[in-house]
Amino acid sequence: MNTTLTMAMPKGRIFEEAVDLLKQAGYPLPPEFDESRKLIIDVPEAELRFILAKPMDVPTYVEHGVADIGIAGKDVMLEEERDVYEVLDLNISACYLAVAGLPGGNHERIAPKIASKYPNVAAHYFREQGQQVEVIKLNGSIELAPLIGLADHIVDIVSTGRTLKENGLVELERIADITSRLIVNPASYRLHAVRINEMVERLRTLVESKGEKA
Ligand SMILES: Nc1ncnc2c1ncn2[C@@H]1O[C@H](COP(=O)(O)OP(=O)(O)OP(=O)(O)O)[C@@H](O)[C@H]1O
Ligand SMILES: O=P(O)(O)OC[C@H]1O[C@H](OP(=O)(O)OP(=O)(O)O)[C@H](O)[C@@H]1O
Repeated sequence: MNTTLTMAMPKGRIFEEAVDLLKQAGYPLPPEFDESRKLIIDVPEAELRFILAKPMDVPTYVEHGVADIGIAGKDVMLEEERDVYEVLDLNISACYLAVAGLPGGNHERIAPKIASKYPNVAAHYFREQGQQVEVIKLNGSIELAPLIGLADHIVDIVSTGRTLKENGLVELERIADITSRLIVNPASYRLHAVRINEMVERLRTLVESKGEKA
């Protein structure tokens, strides 16, 4: 049986930390990971194939089974609600999702406008609060929305808090802590249980040892 596992990796912010983690867990990732523009990288000596995807798309590849496993931010998992197993918190790329807005803006309408790259998370959060809202989906520069009157509030990622601060916005409510997760396609988990469990355990040991040192 072909035991090569396909792993969907998020390009961008998470990528470097995820590659470091895999290297530390003993996977021999070639220099291509540091410099190339290739979107498929085979590592035959580890029986692994990596596909490099947009972070928001990683659970889609895993749900459809074209990747057996993947790494995705919890923010993406909450937004996409894909049918995949979330098997390990890798504890990398930490940040959080928050509601933010201009300070002192309490002359609110019945259904305030909320701009976000995470429309499902935003809608779900306010529904739980019993608050009617109108969600406006944006793809970036979310902090712009309240500054130019497109929205009353935003739901966005906060890491250092610098973007909010430099744009004169304040955090209003914290929604969820975010780290990256190892995710698995359910059918692949049954088919490749031994290999996938071995990877999960290797990474779990590493993540726990890092946690103890911190
Ligand atoms: N400051 C941050 N801003 C956004 N995402 C962050 C931050 N810190 C960690 N993350 C994690 O990184 C992931 C996003 O990575 P990145 O910003 O590279 O992708 P992206 O949102 O697709 O970016 P872009 O649309 O700008 O290409 C998120 O899913 C989140 O889990
Ligand atoms: O708290 P901070 O450390 O400032 O980080 C948070 C900012 O980083 C992200 O934006 P990104 O840089 O991905 O740009 P974008 O506007 O294109 O999404 C996020 O959407 C916030 O705007």
